[in-house]
Order: sequence, then C-alpha cells, then structure tokens
Amino acid sequence: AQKRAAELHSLLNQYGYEYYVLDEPSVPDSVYDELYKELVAIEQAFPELQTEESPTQRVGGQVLDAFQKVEHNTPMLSLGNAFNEQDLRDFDRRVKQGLGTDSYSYICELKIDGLAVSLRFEDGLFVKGATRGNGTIGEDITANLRTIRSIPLRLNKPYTMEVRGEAYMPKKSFVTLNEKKEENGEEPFANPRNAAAGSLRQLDPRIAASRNLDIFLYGIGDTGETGVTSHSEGLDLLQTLGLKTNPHRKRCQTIEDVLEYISEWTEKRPSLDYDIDGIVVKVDSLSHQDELGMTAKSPRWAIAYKFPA
Ligand SMILES: COc1nc2nc(N)nc(N)c2nc1C
Repeated sequence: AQKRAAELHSLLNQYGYEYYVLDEPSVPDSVYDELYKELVAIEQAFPELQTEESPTQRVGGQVLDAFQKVEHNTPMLSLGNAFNEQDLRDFDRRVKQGLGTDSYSYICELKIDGLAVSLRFEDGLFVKGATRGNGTIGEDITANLRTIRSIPLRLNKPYTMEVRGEAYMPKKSFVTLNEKKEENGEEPFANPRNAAAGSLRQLDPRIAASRNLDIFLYGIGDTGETGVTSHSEGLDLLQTLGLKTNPHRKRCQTIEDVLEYISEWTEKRPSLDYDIDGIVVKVDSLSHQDELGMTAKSPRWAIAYKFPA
C-alpha cells in the first residue's frame, strides 16, 4: 500500500503540474479523479500514509486562531519605481556608470498585481509559506498557500530553497467572486489584488481553497547553492523544478528594447487574464547585480516601471 501511495503521489503531482502549471493536461480529469479516489481509499485504510505531501492534504481541516510570525531566511526586497521613459533612461545610465561598461543585459518581467509571498522548500518538500510583511518578518500562511494548486507540495528535485512570487486572483475568478458577494449582500472586493490578499488572510484554509488563487514565482531567496549565474537562468530553474513562472519574460540587450517591451505590454495588458501594475526591469547577470548592490532598501540593479494609474 505504501508503494502504491508513493506512486499515486508522484502521478497526481505530475498530472497536477501539467494541468495547473503548464495548462497542458496529458490525461483527462476522469483519470486524475480515479487515481485521487484510489489514494483517498488507501489513506483511509492506512492513515499513516496521509502525509503532508499527499494531494489529499492540500486543504487543511482546522481553522487557525491566528497567523504565526515567520522570519525570511533572506529579506524580501522592495523595488524603486519608474514612472516614465526618462526615469528608465536615468536608471540605465546609473547601471552603466555603476558597471563601468555597457556590456550588460536586462530581463523584463510583467509585474503581477497580487500579494508578494515567500515559499520555503526543504529537500524538495513545501514546508512553509509567508507574506512579505516588512521584508524580514511575515505572516505564516502555509495552510492557505497549500491550497493553490499550481504550488507543488514537492519539487521535482530535493532542493532546499526559498522562492518568491506573487499570489494573485485571475480576473475571471474576481468577477465570479464579486457576483456571489453581491448576491449575498456582502461588500464586493475593490480589485483582484485586494481579493487575493483578503483570501490569503482567511484563517480557514477552506475559504482560500474556494477562491481559485494562482501564483507566479519570480525569485530565488538564496541563489548560492543553485549555481545559476543570471536571473533568467534562475527563472528557468524554477520552471524545471515544477514551479509556475510567467511566460512573458524577455531578455533585453538595451534600454531601447526595454522601452519596446513596455509599450508592447502596455497595449497587451487588457488581454491578460490577470492584473499587472507594471513591468520589472532587472540587470540579468547575478555578478553584475552583486557589483551594483543595494541602496538602503532597494536593489540598484532593478526597477519597477509602474503603469499610469
Ligand atoms: C528583486 O526583487 C523583486 N523582483 C520582482 N520581480 C517580479 N517579477 N515581480 C515583483 N513584484 C518583484 N518584486 C521584487 C521586490
């Protein structure tokens, strides 16, 4: 039974990855459901097999009475803002001056309008999830983050690492949720960001589980042991580990390419099924990032271009 349960864990994990992360299921839902039912039956017969990594344990039963505080192993940064082309050109000039060369490249990412969270994996197992908080101390919302189907309960490799990302509510889920709230005479959420934040702050994980939240991961807390040398390699690594990253990221050689990417996504923004509030521009090479370092609270190697409100 233990062998079969382990087989079912990895099968259901793989099918879940294909469905929720790649959006390319390789088997019909009926196959997934059959295997899931088989696992539930085995776990009922052998409760000791009901481990925290089992897909049957995604939605915890108990309601917390409060969130614990969690200290992030590496602080979660905050980004300086740019509001126009001049700000971006000033940023690029500072990067060029700081590096003393113009042979560097950027990576551009959509800035998801959600809630910044940090996920901790130990030997591949998802062990803890927290809000950003003040950057050093956040709130333990592990039980709620476990309900996000695109977060694997175990990575494809036994890595120990902290990854950062943005949990969000897709636009369609936001509309449906607010329709339900209006029907029940409840106060609707103002926007998907507030809805995602409100859902992850619920003490009952069953409420978070009902909110159809999703996540895009964008950073590795401590790249040291991963051996990656650029941010874009880091994002590719996250993807191979089974984590969901945003597919619209782009390497840009010059600030002109960055400006082009920004105008492209300013136009395409309404076609996305999630809200974005800007574009994050980062110097791609990690050694260049180390050379440029940080100001008091933000990296000198990154900037967030914010769309006009
Ligand atoms: C390096 O620090 C950051 N990187 C980020 N990257 C993306 N894509 N989105 C963010 N919201 C973000 N936020 C921070 C503080």
